[in-house]
Amino acid sequence: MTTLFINIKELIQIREAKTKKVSGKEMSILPTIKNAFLIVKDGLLFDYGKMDNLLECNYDKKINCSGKMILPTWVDSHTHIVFAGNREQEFVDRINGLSYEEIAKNGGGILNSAKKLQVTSFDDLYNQSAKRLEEVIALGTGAVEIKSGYGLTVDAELKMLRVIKKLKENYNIPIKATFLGAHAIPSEFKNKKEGYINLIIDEMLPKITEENLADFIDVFCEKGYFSVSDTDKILTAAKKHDLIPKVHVNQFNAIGGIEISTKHKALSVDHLEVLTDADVESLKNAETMPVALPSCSFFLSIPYTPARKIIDNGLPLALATDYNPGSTPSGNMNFVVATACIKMKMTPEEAINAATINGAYAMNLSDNVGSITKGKLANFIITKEIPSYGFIPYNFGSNLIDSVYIKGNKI
Ligand SMILES: N=CN[C@@H](CCC(=O)O)C(=O)O
Ligand SMILES: [Zn+2]
Repeated sequence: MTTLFINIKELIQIREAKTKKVSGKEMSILPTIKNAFLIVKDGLLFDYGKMDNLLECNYDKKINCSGKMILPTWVDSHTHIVFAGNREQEFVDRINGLSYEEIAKNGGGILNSAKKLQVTSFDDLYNQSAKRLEEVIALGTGAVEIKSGYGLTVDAELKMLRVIKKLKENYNIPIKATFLGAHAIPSEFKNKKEGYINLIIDEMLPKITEENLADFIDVFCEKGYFSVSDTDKILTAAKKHDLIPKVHVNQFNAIGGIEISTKHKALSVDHLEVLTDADVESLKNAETMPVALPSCSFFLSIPYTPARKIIDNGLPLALATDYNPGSTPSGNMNFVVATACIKMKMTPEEAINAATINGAYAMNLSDNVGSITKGKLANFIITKEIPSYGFIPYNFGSNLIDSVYIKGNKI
């Protein structure tokens, strides 16, 4: 099956296969072709170029994109979309003056979600999660990472990871699973954190490996959750199971999470709302992708990740949603891109690079998604008629998506 897209006002994010990520000043360059064509063959990007250079070719379908732009689908490298119910009450509690940390200390927060998830059936959890996945695909997301971490018992963590596995089987977009057993210390292990860490290492990890349920390992490395030495211990154990680290660090406090993560060759370090000069130095000596989650900062009214400090130091940066019931009940990457420009002073070029090619790197999917590159998946967004790609963040809150294509098929 071959589809020819013609008269594309601008074809955005065109890259050679060798470009796996963009860093520093490179992030301000977004390669495009104006008045372009694109050929999709058997679900993959087959060819593209200027309309003037379009040769006669056989195709099954032709789509006219006059006035519209095409860009690769968003790559959301950090989500928790498998969760049960919601935490709307905590949202109201915060409006009334409680902080996120205070709510967590009173047994709310992650433990509240875990309580709900533990009593939710596999089918119910799957259905709730599938609905969220369908919602974000319609919003232009064409690859997604999903974490466990609202189970916090052997059975409930396995239930979450099996739900992710079923989502992988039933949906056409690349999905990666991350084991985040070390998301919070369950109440049963209050003052017995070591016991819970041993449960993660001795029982959860072997079972997860046996069923091949995870691609990555994550730890919430933060005061009141897991320390740097806990993180070291868990990442060391996970290495024996071939799980690559993607770590929650520096959300509220800089306690050394970045240094330990880079030491373990983490694929990404995520959050970074607080970032020291020493953290920046650690990142300069690593291949680890820093990931910012601006919707979380927006929703919790906490500082935004200092994108300028990161990019101006020559580092790469990816953007993701963090979709979860507590700190970010939104999986809208369009909002993430707009907020990164408005609040983090990223240019539209930097934000689009961060939400596509650098997101793909942060999921180990550089060969499959994140750019318009021959041989990559034909996962792309056709915009409505817009004057320029800068309109995507500028006209925030408006739906500028005409259609989303996954493996060459309109969804
Ligand atoms: N900070 C850790 N985990 C999630 C939020 C968890 C929750 O509040 O449910 C995050 O990335 O923001
Ligand atoms: Zn998160």
